[in-house]
Amino acid sequence: MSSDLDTIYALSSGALPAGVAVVRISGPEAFAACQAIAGAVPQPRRARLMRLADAEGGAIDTGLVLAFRAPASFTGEDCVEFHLHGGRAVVRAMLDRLSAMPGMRHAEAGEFTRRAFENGKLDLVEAEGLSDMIVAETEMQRRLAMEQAGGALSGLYEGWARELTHARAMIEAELDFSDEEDIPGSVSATIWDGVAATTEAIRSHLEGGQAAEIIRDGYQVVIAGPPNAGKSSLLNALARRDIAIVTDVAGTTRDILEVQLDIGGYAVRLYDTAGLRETEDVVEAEGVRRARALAEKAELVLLLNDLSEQMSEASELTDRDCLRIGTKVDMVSGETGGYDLVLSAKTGEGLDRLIAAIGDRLAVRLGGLSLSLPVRERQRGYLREALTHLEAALAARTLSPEFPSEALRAAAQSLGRITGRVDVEDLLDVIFSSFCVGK
Ligand SMILES: Nc1nc2c(ncn2[C@@H]2O[C@H](COP(=O)(O)OP(=O)(O)OP(=O)(O)O)[C@@H](O)[C@H]2O)c(=O)[nH]1
Ligand SMILES: [K+]
Ligand SMILES: [Mg+2]
Repeated sequence: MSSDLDTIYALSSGALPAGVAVVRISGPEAFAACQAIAGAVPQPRRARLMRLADAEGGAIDTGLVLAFRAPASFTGEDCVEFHLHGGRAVVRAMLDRLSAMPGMRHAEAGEFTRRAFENGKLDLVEAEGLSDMIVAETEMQRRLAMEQAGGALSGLYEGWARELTHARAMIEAELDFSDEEDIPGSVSATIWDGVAATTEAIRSHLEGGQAAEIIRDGYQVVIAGPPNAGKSSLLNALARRDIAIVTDVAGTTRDILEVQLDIGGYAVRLYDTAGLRETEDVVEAEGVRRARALAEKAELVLLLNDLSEQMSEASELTDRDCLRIGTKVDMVSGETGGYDLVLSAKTGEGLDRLIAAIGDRLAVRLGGLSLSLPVRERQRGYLREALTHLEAALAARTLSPEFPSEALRAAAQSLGRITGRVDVEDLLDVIFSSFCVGK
């Protein structure tokens, strides 16, 4: 990143053209830029309609201007927002105007949020939550992001870190006074019970990590089955779009195709795969290999079978959670036993039941969970590290008093790295570069 003394600007709102486009400016020159462009700086936190001029004094646009004086802004620096008409040429003219001003440059990805972090406006977990909030597409993704962005998760980590620091202080006090008769040994026992409880809490919190990942990245559902079972037709019907090629030729699909669905507020990634069969065709064989590999790591496999054909064996495919589905029910009359459900991609019969069945699986797997979950591998890595230190501390508690105290310090430090309270300078470039520009 370039110097923090630069004043940065960027289009902070979405794709153009749009009704309104917000250009945000942050840094020491923000108010000077506002003065030059709008002729004045409006009273902080009050929207004011102003004429926005180019370098020659001609009008770029007329728009709302908002000023925030440091430190009472998102970044903690002086900030200005121009709410422009969201045309490409309007925004281009404003960005050109800003780039020509001394001390101003375009913001890098995540740079506004990075400045907010560096100025103590939010911690790392909150910053990561903001980034997730921007890309959240389903209700559960939004709620999960909100737990992080709103500080609930940070509060948990800081609470644990505080408990460990307190425990360490008590243990060290006991070491210092261990010669004196009147310090009861039971103090230490109580402290260690507390440490054990915190250790357990961290362990069970970590176990929620997989659920967090499923909510954030999507619950993976793989459509599998023999050629011509109607897999691609089902994908298209559920997506309500003509995504996959459907023909009556067995072996039509080779590549894996993916669509995102929203089922009960959860993101579901649905995959169409090549029909499973032995084949001499090298391209199709590669498709079959990929289909099997994907089914092995799916949360749920939909094993499709044409109702007029013999049922294929699920156990040969995967040991994952599986729904057996009989297809093309519009073509058959009579016996449809042995399936979890039957449907027709052609008429739409049974599709609601399938969506409900997937929703039930999701509810069993993810329902009723607190959404204070460790969403990112970065967070889980430090939690595992803290756990390792705590287990070492608990194991050594009766052996040497100095070692456990040091291990507790290390555990609290690992927790501090999650929120960025403890130095994580080396990580910042990685974390913030994954943000979008303008955030
Ligand atoms: N009548 C009827 N025909 C269907 C239905 N679903 C699929 N078909 C037909 O079955 C044939 C195969 O459908 P696909 O969706 O391509 O089957 P697939 O399982 O993706 O086939 P591969 O990609 O080759 O493995 C096509 O001719 C479809 O029109 C259905 O519900 N009813
Ligand atoms: K086909
Ligand atoms: Mg297909």
